[in-house]
Amino acid sequence: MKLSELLHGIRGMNTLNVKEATVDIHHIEMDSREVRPGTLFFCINGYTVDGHDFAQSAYEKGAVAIVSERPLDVPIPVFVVRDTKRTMAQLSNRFYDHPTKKLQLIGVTGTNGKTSVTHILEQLFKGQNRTTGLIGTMYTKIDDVYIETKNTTPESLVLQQRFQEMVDKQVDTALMEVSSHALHLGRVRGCDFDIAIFTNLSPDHIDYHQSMDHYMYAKSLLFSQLGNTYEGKTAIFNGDDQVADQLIQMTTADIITYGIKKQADVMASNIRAAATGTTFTLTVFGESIEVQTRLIGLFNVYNVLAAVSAAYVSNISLSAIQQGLESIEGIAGRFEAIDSGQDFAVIVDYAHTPDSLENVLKTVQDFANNQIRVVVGCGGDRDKTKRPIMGEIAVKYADETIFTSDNPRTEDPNTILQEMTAGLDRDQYRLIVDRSEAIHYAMKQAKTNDIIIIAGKGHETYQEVGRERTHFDDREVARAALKERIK
Ligand SMILES: CC(=O)N[C@H]1[C@@H](OP(=O)(O)OP(=O)(O)OC[C@H]2O[C@@H](n3ccc(=O)[nH]c3=O)[C@H](O)[C@@H]2O)O[C@H](CO)[C@@H](O)[C@@H]1O[C@H](C)C(=O)N[C@@H](C)C(=O)N[C@H](CCC(=O)O)C(=O)O
Repeated sequence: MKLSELLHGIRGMNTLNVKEATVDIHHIEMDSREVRPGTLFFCINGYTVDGHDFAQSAYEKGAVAIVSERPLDVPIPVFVVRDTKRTMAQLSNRFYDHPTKKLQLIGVTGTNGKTSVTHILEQLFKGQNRTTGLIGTMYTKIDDVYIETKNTTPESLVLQQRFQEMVDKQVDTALMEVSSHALHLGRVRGCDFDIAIFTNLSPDHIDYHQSMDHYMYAKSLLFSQLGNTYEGKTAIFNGDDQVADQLIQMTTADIITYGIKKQADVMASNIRAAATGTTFTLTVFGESIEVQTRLIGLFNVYNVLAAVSAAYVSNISLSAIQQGLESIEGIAGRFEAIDSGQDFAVIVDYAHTPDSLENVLKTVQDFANNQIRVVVGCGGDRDKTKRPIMGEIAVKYADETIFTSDNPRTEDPNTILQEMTAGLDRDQYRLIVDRSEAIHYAMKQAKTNDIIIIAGKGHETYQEVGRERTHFDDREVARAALKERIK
């Protein structure tokens, strides 16, 4: 693609001369380390370093043009724009030829449930022989090929590239978790969503968004973006959530609500919860069927309703939905049972927000006929306000709480634990900083019919200490501890 073609109509501070305009762009990159000959390089002023400082290095590695926020002294065309991130989203979309226009794109936002909803949808679509792509916290998955990701919602440039790969592999439906950071930072600018889903809103990421209102505004961007071209667009809301009515105002798309408490288009009633799964009556626009799922807990009923709403809009019949839901085995790291034949339950869950921790603990309380033990921590360099709240929730529901490390990053884990336990009586909890030791301790204490919840990391296979990631998987450690116990 010619540089002039890519930049056509973009407002920026230079006019390309004929020679510059005919430069061929073969790649686009925002990281100088990835630059190859023929690359257009975007200088991004980041949170840790300023990408403009790598312009020279990008040029030396073969960059043929640069998009920047200020004039630069390099002998290649430099196109100066007001905000390189925004321009990058627009140009990436162009460079990869608007891939989201060529597939059905479903975006899921909300504090909790994004991963579960996208994975339930994946199963429902696969049951209809549709090819899916998935972008989220755990990974990007294109036609059963897994790609590791750093962010829940990747940067626009990576995102558009992934969509193009999906189009190349004839994926017809892309399921994407859309984080509030991504919405706020414009990573999904240019994505042509067909369906947008709101799951729920509860305190999280307040370090970044500063207030719950701003957090909600960030979420609302998905729905205003969807409403820009309302034809064939559907916005799906959890009608039981307290901000649903406000978010509904943000879109001109068709609206579907789901819920349990208030009247909604898609509803669950007569819910029968068991330790092995959940059964309920599903009513979709007045038509009712009985559904059975191995997913456990009321929060998962909401996740199922969100997915059902999107599947229904995507012309999947109620009977196919019913069959699809029955076939779902579970979701990795989400209420995942670790079973090595022991006589007590071990559950690994990603619960890392106050709300999700409470949901998981409340759910097991319904089935518990002996002690509940929870192993939990809070991440470093992230929202500190949730630490004492998570601490309180843990001791409120569990008979024994073991506070431990969970991705302390550049913070001292002891400081994080102090903040989690501030205000608690010393005899309400145990502190074991080393996460592996904490899990081993919980296993050693377990008696018949006890329930152990290992919360916070779920599917993660690493522990972030300092700026390094080292291998750590709660499920592996739990299995090893169970083996040791049996010996
Ligand atoms: C705060 C934030 O969003 N940071 C994101 C940001 O990193 P950054 O601003 O620190 O980037 P930087 O390291 O300063 O680099 C600036 C620029 O210089 C470039 N560079 C850098 C070094 C070099 O040698 N050459 C070079 O060109 C970089 O490629 C980049 O373009 O840009 C990176 C690349 O896109 C992101 O991976 C990174 O997300 C970090 C990992 C992060 O933790 N983000 C969190 C806050 C986040 O976005 N979370 C949400 C969801 C969370 C949830 O729901 O739980 C998410 O969607 O993941």
